[in-house]
Amino acid sequence: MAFDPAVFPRCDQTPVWEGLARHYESEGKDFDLRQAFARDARRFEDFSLDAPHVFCDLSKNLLGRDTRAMLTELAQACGLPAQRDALLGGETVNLTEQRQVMHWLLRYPAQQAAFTPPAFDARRAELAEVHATLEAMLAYAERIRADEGITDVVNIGIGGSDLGPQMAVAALQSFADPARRRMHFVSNVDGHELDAVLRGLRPERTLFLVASKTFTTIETMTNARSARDWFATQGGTDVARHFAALTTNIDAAREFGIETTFGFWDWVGGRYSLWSAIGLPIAIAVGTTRFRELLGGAHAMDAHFATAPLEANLPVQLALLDLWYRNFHGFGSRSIAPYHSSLKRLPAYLQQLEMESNGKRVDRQGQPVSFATSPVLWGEPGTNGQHAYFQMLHQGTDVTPVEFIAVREAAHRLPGHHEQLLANVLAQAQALMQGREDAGGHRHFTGNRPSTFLLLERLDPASLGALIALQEHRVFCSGALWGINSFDQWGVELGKVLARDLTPRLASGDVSGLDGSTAGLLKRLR
Ligand SMILES: O=P(O)(O)OC[C@H]1O[C@](O)(CO)[C@@H](O)[C@@H]1O
Repeated sequence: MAFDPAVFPRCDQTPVWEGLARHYESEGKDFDLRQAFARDARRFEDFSLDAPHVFCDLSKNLLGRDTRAMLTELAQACGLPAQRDALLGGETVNLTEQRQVMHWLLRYPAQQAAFTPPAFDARRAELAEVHATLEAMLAYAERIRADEGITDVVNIGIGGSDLGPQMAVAALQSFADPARRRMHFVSNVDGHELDAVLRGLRPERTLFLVASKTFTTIETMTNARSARDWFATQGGTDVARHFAALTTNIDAAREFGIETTFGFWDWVGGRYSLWSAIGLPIAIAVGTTRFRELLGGAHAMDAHFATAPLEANLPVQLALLDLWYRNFHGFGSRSIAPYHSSLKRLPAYLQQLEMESNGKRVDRQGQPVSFATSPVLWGEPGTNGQHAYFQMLHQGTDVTPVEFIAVREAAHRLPGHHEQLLANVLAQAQALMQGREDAGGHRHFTGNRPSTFLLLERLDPASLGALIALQEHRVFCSGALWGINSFDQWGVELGKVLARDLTPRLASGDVSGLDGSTAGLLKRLR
């Protein structure tokens, strides 16, 4: 169905936007967290939200009741509920590529769904295909899991065909059996990465998964060709058993010589694809039941997003807060601090999710926007980050909102560790807010530095699925408020074109027509 962006005012075209600007000048910019807690004994309760598998404490943010109400009004004024319904109704919301955006359908169960999206009868055929592909992929994952001859699985893919599965496999490592099977991820065209992995492998014990939505991405095709050559020169036989492709371009995979293929659809964006065949490494690592739990957790969050009122809708409220910080406070980045070492790849995953989705300077009609869009996302697991860059978070000149992610129950039994970890995450959020007076200067902490606290009961497939779906919907909401297309990525194209031109020049030395710097560097690099 046609999606008409002109129906939805951009945030800056609504009267609420002006009101928010005035409100920021009169109160917002001087908001003091310490005073807010002193004034309001119920602040924690009133600024916390419970969503499926995720509890969120928003109370340590620079946000009062008035601000929250005005922001929620902004969401209404931008038609956010109708934009969400367009997404879930299968409208062509990705206008520049003329595509629907339906990653949420990949986790929609065959039975007992928690919500019914708009115009859902039109989705039945696609849903049947989703489930047929899922069944085939999970059956294959179980065959690999049962095959004692396969000890190493190498996923070759980049961007969304790498970051999602890599992040999830690491996050769910306590549900996998590393003694039985090692999972490797090769993404970079830098041969050092593939070479280091290949050195530890034997062809007859290895399964290569070539993961690429388009099956044209230069890095992935270069790595896949090198892996295939290595397999042959090491005496590997039976490519059919040792290579599989995860792609929407089945013909290209066959032409490459891969018979075992698992498909998906153009309505799945790369950075939203871990729920599709791109999730095969996750299914191999943790098995069918766990993979279905991952989908189930995401579906529960989809239902929350689709049905919760705006004030209680966690993705919506996070996106509104993000907008408040980015467009009014002018904060340029958000630091992601997962206090769980298994979430070590989460910051990298979220970087692609948010920055590739919302790092845009024009709106859906191609008009430049006059406000800031995606913040920079960055981070490392706690407590490691505390001994690296938290100094800047506490005492630097920039204010950076921090998103803490903590997990109540540990998956190990080592005494004392988890209490220390939890004490540290609490202490960091507390220190950022409270600060400390010191006349001498060096030991002075200004405090009043905002943070959000996301809490999972335990890190399991369902909670991971919910956490990721939460972030996906939050990114969609920010994009919808800003009036941008969160689902294309034209910004990655120019570099690809230029690299194609420069590759043969590195061999030939031809620098004609190049700028002085590129020509000079190319000569030195030869
Ligand atoms: O899965 P593919 O088609 O190889 O693409 C990989 C990645 O490349 C991009 O197109 C751009 O870098 C990402 O959006 C995508 O996730």
